[in-house]
Amino acid sequence: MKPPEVDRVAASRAAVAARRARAAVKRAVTERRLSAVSVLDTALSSTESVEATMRVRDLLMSIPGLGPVRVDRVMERLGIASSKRLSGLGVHQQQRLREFLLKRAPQVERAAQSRLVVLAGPTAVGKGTVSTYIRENYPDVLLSVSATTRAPRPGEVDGVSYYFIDDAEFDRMIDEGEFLEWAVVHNKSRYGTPRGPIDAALASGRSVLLEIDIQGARLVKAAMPEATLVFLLPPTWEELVRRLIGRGTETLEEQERRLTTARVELAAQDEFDHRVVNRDVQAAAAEVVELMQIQKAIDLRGKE
Ligand SMILES: Nc1nc2c(ncn2[C@@H]2O[C@H](COP(=O)(O)OP(=O)(O)O)[C@@H](O)[C@H]2O)c(=O)[nH]1
Ligand SMILES: Nc1ncnc2c1ncn2[C@@H]1O[C@H](COP(=O)(O)OP(=O)(O)O)[C@@H](O)[C@H]1O
Repeated sequence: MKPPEVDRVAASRAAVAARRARAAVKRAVTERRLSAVSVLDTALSSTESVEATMRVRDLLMSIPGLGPVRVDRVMERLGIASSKRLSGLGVHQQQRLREFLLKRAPQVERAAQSRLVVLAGPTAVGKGTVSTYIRENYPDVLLSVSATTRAPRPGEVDGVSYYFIDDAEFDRMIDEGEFLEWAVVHNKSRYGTPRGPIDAALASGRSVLLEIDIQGARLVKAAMPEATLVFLLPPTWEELVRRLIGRGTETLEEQERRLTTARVELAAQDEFDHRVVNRDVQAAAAEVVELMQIQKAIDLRGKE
C-alpha cells in the first residue's frame, strides 16, 4: 500500500491538471474555437471527460456576450442550480440547456451541429420500432415523415406515420422538386422524403433521422454525401424470420417475398457507414443517437 501522502500528492496533481484542462476548454469556447454545445455533448457522452466536470455556470460564463448577471438569470430560467456540473444534469435540464446553447450559437455553427442520419435495413429488423423509440425519447431529433401512396393501416395517423397522398399529389411533389428522394418500394407503392422540413431542421441545428429503404438510402447519399448511413441488423437470420412472422402483418406469400428481398438487402450492409445490431430496442436507439452526437464533438474538435 502507498503511504497516504503519496496519494494526496497524486490527487492534488490530478486536480491541478483537471483545472488547467477545464480552463483550456473555457478559453476555447470564449475564443470561438469550440462551440458550447459540443462541450455539453462531450460531457454527456463521457462521464470521464474533462468537460463532464465543468460547472454549467463556467460554461455559460465563457460564452462571449454573457456576463454574470445574465448567466444567473439564464440558469434560473433553465432551473439549474449554480453549483451544478455538466455531468450532474437531469435529462430535462440537459435538453433545456442544449436548446439554449443552440439558439445562441451562430447560424454556421448551428448548421454544423446538425446531422442527417439514414436508418435502413431489411424488412422486420425493427426500423420502425427503433425510430419510434427515438421520436418518443429524443425530442431533439426530427424524425422525418415520408409521403406515400399506400393506404393507411388501422391505427396509422396521417402526418405522423406518413403523409397519405394520392398518385396525382405524389406526381405534383415530384414535379415541384419537393422530394429529397423517392422510390417504389416492394414493387407496389411510392414513398418519398419531403425536403422542406429536413432543410429547415438542419439549418436550425437539429439532427434528422430518415427511416427509409435501402435504395432510398443510396439516393440520399448521392444527393447529400455528408449524410450518415446506418444499417440496422438482426441478431441472427432466424430472429429476423421470427420478427417478420411475429408481426403478423403480411400474408405467407408476402413474407416469403420479403425474406427473399431481405437476403439481397443484407448484402448491401457494407455500403453503409455504420452497422447497429438491434438486439434490444433501447440500446439500438441509443447507439444511433450517439452516432449523431459523437460525430458532432469530433467534427468541431478537428477545427481547433
Ligand atoms: N425510399 C423510401 N423508402 C421509404 C420511405 N418511407 C418509408 N420507406 C420504406 O418503405 C418500406 C415500406 O414501409 P411500410 O409501408 O411502412 O411497411 P413496412 O415494410 O412494414 O415497414 C420500408 O422499408 C420503409 O423503410 C421514403 O420516404 N423513401
Ligand atoms: N429489439 C427487438 N427485439 C424483439 N423484437 C423486436 C425488436 N425490434 C423490433 N421488434 C419486433 O419486430 C417486429 C418488426 O419490427 P418493425 O419495427 O415493424 O420492423 P421494420 O420497420 O424494420 O419492418 C415487430 O413486431 C417489433 O415489435
